[in-house]
Amino acid sequence: MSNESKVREEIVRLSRSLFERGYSVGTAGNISAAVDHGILMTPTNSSLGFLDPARISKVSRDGQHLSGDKPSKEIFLHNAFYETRPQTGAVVHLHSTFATALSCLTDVDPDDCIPPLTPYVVMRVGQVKLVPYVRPGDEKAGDLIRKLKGRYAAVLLANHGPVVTGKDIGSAVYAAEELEESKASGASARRTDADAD
Ligand SMILES: O=C(CO)COP(=O)(O)O
Ligand SMILES: [Zn+2]
Repeated sequence: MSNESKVREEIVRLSRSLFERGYSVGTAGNISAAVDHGILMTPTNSSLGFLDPARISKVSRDGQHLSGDKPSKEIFLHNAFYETRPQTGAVVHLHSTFATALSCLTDVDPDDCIPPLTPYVVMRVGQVKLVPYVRPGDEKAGDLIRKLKGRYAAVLLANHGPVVTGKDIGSAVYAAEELEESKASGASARRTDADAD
């Protein structure tokens, strides 16, 4: 099996796993991974639970559609990470519940919007920047990521959801899970404090 075929299978397997555990619902979210001569990307309007490896989109680093179904409308967002962080091998965008709820709050520190509640969120995700709202699929999302000059491996899109990168698809997916779970721990910790009052 070629490396590209393996990465296609890996995208399908990990996307289905995220979907089955509720990290993604409906057709929300998208995933990409770098391969030789391009980037594999989940097709637009596809459910992460039911991807077909043969129909995954392939795009060039400058955003040309090379093969497969039409790529995610968040191609500008994904490609801006590959452009500004050469170490990026994969990008995961979700509308996962807790991180998305956090992205809707107005009282978070925009330069460091995920509190370091658990060691793994610090080790696997790092500091997370809040990126101002643009419509899903807006080309301006790419400009906003380029402005960060590669300083952040993960961002929260305001009123939308998390985007997490990694050196490969596994690392990016696992980091996205850590980010979501740290928010879940934070919510229950706060509930406990309130109960004690
Ligand atoms: O999450 C999404 C938009 O932000 C889903 O869009 P796509 O279906 O085009 O990937
Ligand atoms: Zn989205």
